[in-house]
Amino acid sequence: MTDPVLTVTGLSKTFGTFTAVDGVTFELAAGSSLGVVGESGSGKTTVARMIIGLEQPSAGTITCCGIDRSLPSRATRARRARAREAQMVFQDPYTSLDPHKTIQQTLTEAVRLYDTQSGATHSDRVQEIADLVSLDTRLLASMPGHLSGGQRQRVAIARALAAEPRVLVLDEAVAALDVSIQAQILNLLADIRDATGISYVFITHDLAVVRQVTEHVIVMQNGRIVESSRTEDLLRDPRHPYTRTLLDSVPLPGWRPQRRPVRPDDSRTPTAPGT
Ligand SMILES: Nc1ncnc2c1ncn2[C@@H]1O[C@H](COP(=O)(O)OP(=O)(O)OP(=O)(O)O)[C@@H](O)[C@H]1O
Repeated sequence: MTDPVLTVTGLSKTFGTFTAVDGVTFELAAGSSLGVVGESGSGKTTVARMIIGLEQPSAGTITCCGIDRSLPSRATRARRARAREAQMVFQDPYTSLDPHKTIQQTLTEAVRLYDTQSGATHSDRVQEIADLVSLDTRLLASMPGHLSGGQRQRVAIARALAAEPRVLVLDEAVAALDVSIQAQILNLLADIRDATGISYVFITHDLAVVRQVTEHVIVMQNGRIVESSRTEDLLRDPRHPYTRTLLDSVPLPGWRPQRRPVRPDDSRTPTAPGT
C-alpha cells in the first residue's frame, strides 16, 4: 500500500452514555476507494463527520495528509487547510444547495473560499470544476430548483472539489438518485479519481455501489468494525454473519419486485410533482 492519505486509529464517539462509534481503525491509501457499509444507526455517518471535523472524537486519532486532525482548531487558516484535506458530499442534493443562489454563485463562493490557483480567475476555476463534473455550462445561470437530482449532485461534487481535497467522503451520495443516474454519477466519480488521484470514503447501504466503486470495504455494526476486507473477497466470501445477512438481502440479478395489488384509488391519474 502507498502511504495512507488518511489513518483512523481507535476512533470512538459517545453521545452522553451512548457509544455511537467504538474503536474504529482503518487506513485509506492515496487514490484508493474505501466502502463503509452497515445498517442504519451503525455509526457510519458519525465516522464521516469526525473525518471532516464536523464532530469531535471522544477518543482515538485521525491523521489526514500526515497531520493529526483529532484536535479541534478554531483558527480559520487551520480550518481551510483541513477543508483541503477532506470534503464531504451528502445524500440529499435537494437540501445541500442554497435554493436562492445560482449554480454559478454557489461554485464561485466555494472557489473564492479555497482559492489556491495562481493566476486563474474565479470564473476560469468555476468553469474548470464544472467541466470536471461534466456539468453543462448553460446550467450555471440556473437556480438549484431547476436542476434534476443528478445535475444537483454534480454541482455538490463540483463544490466539494473546489477545495481540491485529497479525500472525498460520500455519504449515501447516490442513494436518492434513479439507478441510471446513479450509474452516471458513479462513472463520473471513477473518472475524477483517475484524473486527480483523489481518494474516496464511500458510505453506503448498497453493496452494488460498493462492488462498482471500491477496492476495500469495512462493515460496521453497533459502532464497531465487524469485517474489513478487499471488496472482491467480501462479496465472494463474507466472513461475519452480519455481512452474510447484508449480502443475502441484496436482490440477485433478474429479481423483479412483486406487483402490488391494485387498490381502487390507484386508477387516479397521477399528479405531476410540483403541480
Ligand atoms: N448528535 C447525536 N446525538 C445523539 N445521538 C446521535 C447523534 N448523532 C448520531 N447519534 C446516534 O448514533 C448512532 C449512529 O448514528 P449514525 O448516523 O452515525 O449511523 P449511520 O450508520 O450513519 O445510520 P444511517 O445510515 O441511518 O445514517 C445512532 O444511534 C444515532 O441515533
